[in-house]
Amino acid sequence: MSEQQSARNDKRERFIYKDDDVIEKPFNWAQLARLFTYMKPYSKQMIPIVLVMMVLGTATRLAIPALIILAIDEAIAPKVGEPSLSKLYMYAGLMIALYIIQWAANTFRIKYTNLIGQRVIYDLRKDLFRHIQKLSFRFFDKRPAGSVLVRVTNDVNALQDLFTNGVVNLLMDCVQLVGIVVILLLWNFKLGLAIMVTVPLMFVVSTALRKRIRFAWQDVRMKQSRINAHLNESIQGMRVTQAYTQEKANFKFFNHVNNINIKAWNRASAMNQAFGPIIEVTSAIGTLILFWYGSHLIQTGAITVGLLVGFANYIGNFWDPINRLGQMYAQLLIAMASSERIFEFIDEKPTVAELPDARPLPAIRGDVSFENLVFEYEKGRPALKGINLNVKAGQTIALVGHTGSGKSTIMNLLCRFYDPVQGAVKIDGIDIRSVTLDSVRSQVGVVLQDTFIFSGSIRDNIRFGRLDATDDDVVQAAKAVDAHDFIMDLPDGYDTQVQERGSVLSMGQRQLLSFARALIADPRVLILDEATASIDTETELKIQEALKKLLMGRTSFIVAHRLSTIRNADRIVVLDHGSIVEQGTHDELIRHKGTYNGLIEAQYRFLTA
Ligand SMILES: Nc1ncnc2c1ncn2[C@@H]1O[C@H](COP(=O)(O)OP(=O)(O)OP(=O)(O)O)[C@@H](O)[C@H]1O
Repeated sequence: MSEQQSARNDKRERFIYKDDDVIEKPFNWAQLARLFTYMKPYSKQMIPIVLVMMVLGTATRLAIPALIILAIDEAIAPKVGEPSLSKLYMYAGLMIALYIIQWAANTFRIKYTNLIGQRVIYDLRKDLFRHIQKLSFRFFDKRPAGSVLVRVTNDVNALQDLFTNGVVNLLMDCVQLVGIVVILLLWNFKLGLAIMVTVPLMFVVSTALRKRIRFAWQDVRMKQSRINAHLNESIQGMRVTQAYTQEKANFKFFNHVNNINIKAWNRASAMNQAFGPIIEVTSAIGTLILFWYGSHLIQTGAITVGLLVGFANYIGNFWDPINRLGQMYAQLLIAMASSERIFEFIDEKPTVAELPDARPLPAIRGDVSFENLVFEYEKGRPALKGINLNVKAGQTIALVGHTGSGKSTIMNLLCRFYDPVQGAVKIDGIDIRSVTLDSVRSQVGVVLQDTFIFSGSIRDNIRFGRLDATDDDVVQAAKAVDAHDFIMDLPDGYDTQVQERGSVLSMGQRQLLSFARALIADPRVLILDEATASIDTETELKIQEALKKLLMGRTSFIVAHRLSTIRNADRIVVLDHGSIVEQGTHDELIRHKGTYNGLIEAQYRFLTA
């Protein structure tokens, strides 16, 4: 590859997830209100405490400069009479008391806001996860796992700051600002007004800045989302990356996404920082006006020295919250972008939904019929074009056909992972759309080609088929599919911990485990997507034997790849481009010399080549 080409490839935009793009919208108040409904459960117990602490903290902060004014004007330099040490001690004592109250109020407030914040985040994450589990396959078809992950982790975390301290700080800052304005204007209207003349100017400048800051932070979130998606995909595909020695290329791409992210972050953060100098300049102008106009007012006797010092104190407390509000605005924007993405998921309706009057499917015999079944994943591209098939309870059906012919799609519809566009799937004559999802799926077992092993013990992985199965049931199921021996050879037997996706187990072992899992669930109807990977003859024989036991007495549909499985089936159904083109036994179909014969000949040629 030329260097130019390689550089182009590094910069190529991968992981562009449309649904993750933050939609540019003005500040969404309704959404903020919805977010706050998560605080409702705590409104009775904790929020009143926080509010009281907040009022105490702000009130004491506002009272301290007033005491300074009084201390100077009445104790240190009174207009009439002598300075009074006892009065000074009294004001100093009062100030110390106020500082102690302020410290206690803040400590309690922080403690309770943290508690509320953590619980809100916990509830939100719980809701989100519960909802994601309900969503249909169509939802996951459209989204890479990484982008779903980001919403449950990063986006929820982004709200953490807002709920722990953000909201309360925001409220306190607002109350403090209003309090100071009122105090200044009431105490000396003219001087108060003069100091605040710079405020409108600051608002004009900062409003212009705010819009740019909003875009900048949204950009940061998009870039972060891309890093996460890439990371997730890279880790999942690590074996392929290493096998093709693509680590360098992959790293270059990661670095590229990482760089873009840090640049976006720097840009947003620099804009955020721009608030600081604006505030400082305005604050300096305000102080200048205070001392210039204030000393003029002292000379004319309109105000006292104490008032000037007190005002200077208030002014110090005035710009701090404004500065924080600027920072807070950015935080609020991040939180809004995140909550938008979270609610987008929470509002997503499962495409496969239960009817309001859905009842549980009674215990089934296992007759299955597909009636004129039409289905498409994407509009205008039919994956099934009118499937008609009647299967009696206990029969084994092998589904064969070229890749993409629709075998897995039929199985997806039988599990009701999708609903058909036309026609119906019936079990014991009952349309599966009219009954509850759980009652269908608990009676229809699935063994997928890519056997998913969860992190946990071998025992837990088998028990996944039926959570109330006893340890003895687990061992019996493992023995029945001939998995017991290899499990006992593992370091801790049934308690051996396997990692996510079962990387310590071989392909054959994973298949046997998945058979045991299906056996323990004991479904009347079983769907099996036979693994294509070739395994050694001994394991192959074990799997064949295990399969026989697994299929015994159940209605079974096997997306079959092994000739031995196909031969043992009661009926072979041949699919082509979403239609059934042939069906019958192996011998009948071979005699017919149609698609099936072609498939078998091709397989035979491949094996003997
Ligand atoms: N999630 C999906 N989204 C969009 N199209 C899909 C999806 N899954 C399958 N298809 C399309 O539907 C058609 C049927 O696919 P299906 O997976 O049922 O084939 P198959 O016979 O099981 O293939 P294979 O033997 O390779 O597993 C194919 O054209 C495929 O591209």
